[in-house]
Amino acid sequence: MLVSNYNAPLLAALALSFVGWAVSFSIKWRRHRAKYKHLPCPPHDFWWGHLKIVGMAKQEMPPDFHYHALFYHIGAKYNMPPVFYLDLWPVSNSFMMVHDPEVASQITQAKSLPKHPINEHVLGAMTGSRSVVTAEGPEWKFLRSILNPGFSSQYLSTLIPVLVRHGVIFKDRISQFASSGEVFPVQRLAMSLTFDVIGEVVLGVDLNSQRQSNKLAKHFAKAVECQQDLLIEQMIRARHAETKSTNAPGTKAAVDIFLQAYRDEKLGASSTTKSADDLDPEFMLIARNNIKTLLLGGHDTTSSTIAYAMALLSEPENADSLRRLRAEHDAVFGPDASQAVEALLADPRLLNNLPLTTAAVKETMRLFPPGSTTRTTVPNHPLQTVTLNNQTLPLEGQQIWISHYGIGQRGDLWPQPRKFILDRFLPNPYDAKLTPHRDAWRPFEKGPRGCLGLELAMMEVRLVLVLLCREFDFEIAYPEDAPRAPLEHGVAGGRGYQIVEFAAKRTFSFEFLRALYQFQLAPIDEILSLKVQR
Ligand code: HEM
Repeated sequence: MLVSNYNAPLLAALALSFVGWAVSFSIKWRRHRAKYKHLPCPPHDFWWGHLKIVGMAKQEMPPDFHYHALFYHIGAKYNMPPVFYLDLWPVSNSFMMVHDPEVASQITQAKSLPKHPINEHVLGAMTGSRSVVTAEGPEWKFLRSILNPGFSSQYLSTLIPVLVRHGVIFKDRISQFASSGEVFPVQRLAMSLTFDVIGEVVLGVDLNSQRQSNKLAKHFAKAVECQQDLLIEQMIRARHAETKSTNAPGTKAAVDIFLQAYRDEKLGASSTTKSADDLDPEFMLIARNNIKTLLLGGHDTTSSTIAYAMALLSEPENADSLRRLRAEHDAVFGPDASQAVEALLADPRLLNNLPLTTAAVKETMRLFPPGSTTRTTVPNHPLQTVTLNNQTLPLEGQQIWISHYGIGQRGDLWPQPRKFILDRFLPNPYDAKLTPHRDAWRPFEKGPRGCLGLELAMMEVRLVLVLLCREFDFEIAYPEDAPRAPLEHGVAGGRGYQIVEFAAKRTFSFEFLRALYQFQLAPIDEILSLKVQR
């Protein structure tokens, strides 16, 4: 085809800019790949970076295997130090994998780096962008400070009767399975429990999703984001209408905390709109985003922990741990298991006086942590490098992934790392080496951005164990041909392994990025069921 005189300069300009782009991209490519010459990382390829290595490792695992376990597996396979780099650019980010408590503490405790933008992309897309979990700087400080009182140990201990009420419903549901001999999906049941608890803590109402279908719970499970927003807004408005005449909601349910901040003009409203029936849009956005964050963060993670705790305590090799837990419950609540609820209601502090049960929850989360954190450094931030055994490691340009899973697997930090050993978390264990490094147990992360719901989650899982351990024997009921991860990564001979999943909307379908949800629901796979005997 002939090119007209008119088009020739345009085409020349296009060709020139393409050449310019190609040259600058190839320089960027070279520079990027060259950085890895001096960094601890698996064998690195100029063209592929580490993409091929990740691809090969994926082939060795079930397709839904969680990336935090996959990347730990890669580190072990290539004999990596506890901090190493993975170059997945340009398909994904450049990762700095942190499997070391001292380096982790430099990043989140000593200096607390900001969250990596992937948080905003993935979590923010689910919760909305004005959430305590994604916010930075003064906005985060403000949100965290108004929410803290609603999650303090002192306040939460007043909620123990509420927790017990929901816990008893959970136990009754399991009793029905015990009677019928039916196999049931523990994660799903536990999720309704934790949703009702967090619903009551956050919205101050009983959602009752364990007993009957609840719209909000359904939408969270089905991930219909806009519907959640609508329902949450309706609930905030209803609460406002209910409490505005007294101008003092009187509870520390997050919804009331937000309404109080609104009335006190700390949030959203100006004095002209304060007394109006309608809540201003800025306030509504912040309240809704954060209530959604709390509902989301407060049930997935906890229900996953409940499921894993039950599964681990059902493994024959952990029978002695179960026996010790039962003995603790006998000693604290009396030998008649059916009296535990009364004893707890009479003295809720008993729930905080269970060292072995607490150890079982901690050991469960060491082996199967539901979350992690990813951070980044920014220009001018005082933290641009970290130190590991006198080696200085750069942070710039990395998605820094503090993998709680990876830290929990290390044999030098946790002797016999695959064994479920309660004594690791007891004072004066039989072997002093069992006492963990002070920063090694960090499933709730540490430092100022540590989990807001730590106390609530610990109380909830402890309560479930108190209610169930003495009343039931469980049996893991996977089908024999269920997919298996390598033994060291799962329960039930590798059949219960952590997967990438999230109860709420999946905003990304891109494999590499999907792995980085902060509150990965890491349940025992849907097909894990526990058969109950009494
Ligand atoms: C077993 C249960 C739980 C685990 C393992 C867990 C884990 C975590 C982790 C690792 C973080 C840090 C995330 C990051 O740095 O990106 C975090 C933050 C957070 N968690 Fe949890 N969580 C649990 C339960 C809860 C519950 C019950 C709530 C309910 C309120 C909650 C609310 C939050 C919030 C609001 C943050 C953000 C805190 C901030 O940035 O200031 N979590 N959680």
